[in-house]
Amino acid sequence: MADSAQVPTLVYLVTGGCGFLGEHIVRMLLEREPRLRELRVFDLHLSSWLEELKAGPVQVTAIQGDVTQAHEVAAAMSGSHVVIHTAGLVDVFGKASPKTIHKVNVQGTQNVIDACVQTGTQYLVYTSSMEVVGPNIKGHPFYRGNEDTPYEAVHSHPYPCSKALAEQLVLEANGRKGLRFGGRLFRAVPASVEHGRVYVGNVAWMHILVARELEQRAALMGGQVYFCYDKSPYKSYEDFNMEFLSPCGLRLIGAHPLLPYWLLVLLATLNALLQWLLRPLVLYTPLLNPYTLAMANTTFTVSTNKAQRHFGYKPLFSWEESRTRTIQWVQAMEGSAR
Ligand SMILES: NC(=O)C1=CN([C@@H]2O[C@H](COP(=O)(O)OP(=O)(O)OC[C@H]3O[C@@H](n4cnc5c(N)ncnc54)[C@H](O)[C@@H]3O)[C@@H](O)[C@H]2O)C=CC1
Ligand SMILES: CC(C)CCC[C@@H](C)[C@H]1CC[C@H]2[C@@H]3[C@H](O)CC4=CC(=O)CC[C@]4(C)[C@H]3CC[C@]12C
Repeated sequence: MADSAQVPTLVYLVTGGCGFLGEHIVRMLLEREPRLRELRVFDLHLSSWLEELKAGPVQVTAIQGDVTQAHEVAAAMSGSHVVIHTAGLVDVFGKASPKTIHKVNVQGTQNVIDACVQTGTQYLVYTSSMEVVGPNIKGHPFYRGNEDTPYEAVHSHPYPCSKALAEQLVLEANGRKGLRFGGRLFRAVPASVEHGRVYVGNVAWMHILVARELEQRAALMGGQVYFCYDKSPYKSYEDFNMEFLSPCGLRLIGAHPLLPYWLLVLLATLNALLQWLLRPLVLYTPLLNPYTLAMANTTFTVSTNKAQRHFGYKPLFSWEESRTRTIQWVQAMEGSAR
């Protein structure tokens, strides 16, 4: 059995993947990264040689897109583990305006960073340039220097200025999390307790399909019960929540519940008693009560295709899309709560 380092599980995104450097990175990833499951090649101009790469064992996904368009970057990023950002305008000849160079190299990089934060992509590799350092406008030589060699980096040309700004954005984003929760949650439910969850967009889609098909298929569908389902993973209530909270900086502490179940029952019962006692004065509605505790601690998951068989339902949103959208929703909630 291959160890985890060899199991193809990772999704890489390479922006500018059809460029001079990008193509080399793409081909080398396919040759030398055994953990690669999917390789997404994002570029303004897709090359024909990409087609030949699709015959291999790794899924190669060509995505025509523009890094200056934040939504295109986020859509391409959704579900990826690593992004290598090479897309850029390499122009020291005045072909493009300073504004365009800035838009692609700086705003494009900001869009990549924002997409990482939104989608929970934790690893960003950015292709900067020696020109971020120099030669400076004073013509100072940099002789066999290293990353720590002092040098006065002073630029006026649009290209080095854009690369310096973009590099700074990337460095400042290091360690940034979607939400500044930075908090810890303590596990209360065993990880072995499976709890069924479905993305709200797929639940909505199933409703629309039922309403649309009911008239035509009344004999089959009338009076029927349909479970909502999609490709959301089977996990405990808390582990499933962490799919969206981890990218936002929260951590779930403990592989096992930190409090014994009897103590949780006691606390839940006390909460129910408190709610009853306080009701004449104030509405006390704690998360933990006998009902919520029982729900969270009882395995309840479905596996069915009745909706597909009866009215052709298929989830509208993949798990990756559902996860990305939910992370964005959590972040928007956090933003509005500030
Ligand atoms: N070629 C060189 O000597 C050096 C290049 N670099 C950096 O390496 C990176 C890649 O450079 P090269 O491969 O040489 O350039 P390249 O021009 O061959 O490749 C850049 C790729 O980015 C794509 N691209 C341009 N604008 C885009 C946009 N708005 N949205 C999506 N894709 C877009 C282009 O279509 C192209 O495929 C750049 O960030 C550059 O600043 C850094 C140091 C030296
Ligand atoms: C031990 C902790 C305090 C655990 C708290 C988790 C609870 C708040 C949630 C655990 C199970 C949830 C319910 C479950 O997902 C089924 C539901 C179906 C619905 O139709 C409405 C929501 C809910 C009741 C859901 C509510 C939160 C939980 C009880």
